[in-house]
Amino acid sequence: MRLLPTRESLPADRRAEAGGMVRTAATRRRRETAGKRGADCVTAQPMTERLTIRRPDDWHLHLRDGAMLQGVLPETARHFARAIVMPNLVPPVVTGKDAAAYRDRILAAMPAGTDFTPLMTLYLTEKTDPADVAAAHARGLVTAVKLYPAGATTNSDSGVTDFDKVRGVLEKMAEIGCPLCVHGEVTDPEVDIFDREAVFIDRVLDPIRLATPGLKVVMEHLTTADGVDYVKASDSGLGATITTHHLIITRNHILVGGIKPHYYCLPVAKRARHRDALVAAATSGDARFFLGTDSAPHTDPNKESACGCAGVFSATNTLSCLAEVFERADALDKLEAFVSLNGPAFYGLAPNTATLTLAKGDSVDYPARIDTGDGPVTVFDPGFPLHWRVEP
Ligand SMILES: NC(=O)N[C@@H](CC(=O)O)C(=O)O
Ligand SMILES: [Zn+2]
Ligand SMILES: [Zn+2]
Repeated sequence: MRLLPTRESLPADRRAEAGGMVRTAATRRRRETAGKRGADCVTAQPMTERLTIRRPDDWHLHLRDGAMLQGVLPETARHFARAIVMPNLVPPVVTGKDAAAYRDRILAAMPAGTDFTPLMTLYLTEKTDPADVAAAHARGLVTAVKLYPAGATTNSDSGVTDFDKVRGVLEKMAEIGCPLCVHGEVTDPEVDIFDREAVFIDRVLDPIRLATPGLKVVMEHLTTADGVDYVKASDSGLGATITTHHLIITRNHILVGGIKPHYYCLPVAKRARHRDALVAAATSGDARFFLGTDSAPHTDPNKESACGCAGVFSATNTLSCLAEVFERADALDKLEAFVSLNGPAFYGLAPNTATLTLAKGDSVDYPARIDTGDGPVTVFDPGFPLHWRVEP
């Protein structure tokens, strides 16, 4: 792990630039003394490790609408500066006009005093008008367009079945530099649910990219080693978001010891070797991988049901979870790249100038669920204690 100058030793304007791992001089002294005296002394001393990074962004987020929006928006806006807001409302956000109205509803639901910018997306349908996409993108209203194969996931009934019908839109997007965000799973009932991402790469994604040179594509919520390999083998026009929960859970979390509906999401979590490939990619610093939490709230009755909805709600404790994952991988110095730098670089936006500090201490308390006007929503349980707290 890199040891950087202490935060206190830097002028205020350099603190943001330094980023990365910052320990106070007092902590360092304690560690040095502890090293001389033996390991017992380390636990006897409270740690004051701090990590200051640029304020992060979430490149894949579900905010929903109405009472649910009101309930979940503060959880993201508390820590994140910007988020790519998914368009899978009912009915979906398909036109520039829909996106403008949805953005207004999000801004109206913003808690007072928060500084958060929603980055809007359009839901690609077989009827999407290339000119409408171009106009919405040109005026900065829409940042990306989202492709859902019809029926692949929550609220995706209006998604694409015949990819030839969206060729014109994709060509227009390549021309104007508007990225395509992809839910990368085939819906063929013959294909096993655990293989749907890998098959999508071969059957759909690779052909689309070959047919549309210059199209920027984000593989959303990557869940497999196959996906990691595909991104790594591609040129700079392909990036991928990775969720917090896919860096932590495997399919065992969902199925062992009884069905755990709050771990069920799409794409479904895979074997440990896939989770480990995602951790390796996220913690490598490779600029093609960045955070998209896919925090996707559903009320507890809708999750804890004979046919439960797919989606994990992690906005509340995502940064504490990620710091733990990166620390375990001995890669805390790469956390800033993953949550704050790689995403804006891919989207051609400047990173945030404000900073956020995580401090390590006793285990972090977070609510098991949050209350929304629609009902309770369970917060992601990583299954291990968290120690990194976002400083207020
Ligand atoms: N990820 C999920 O399991 N669910 C998302 C949809 C999605 O991102 O595919 C949702 O909207 O609930
Ligand atoms: Zn999805
Ligand atoms: Zn999603």
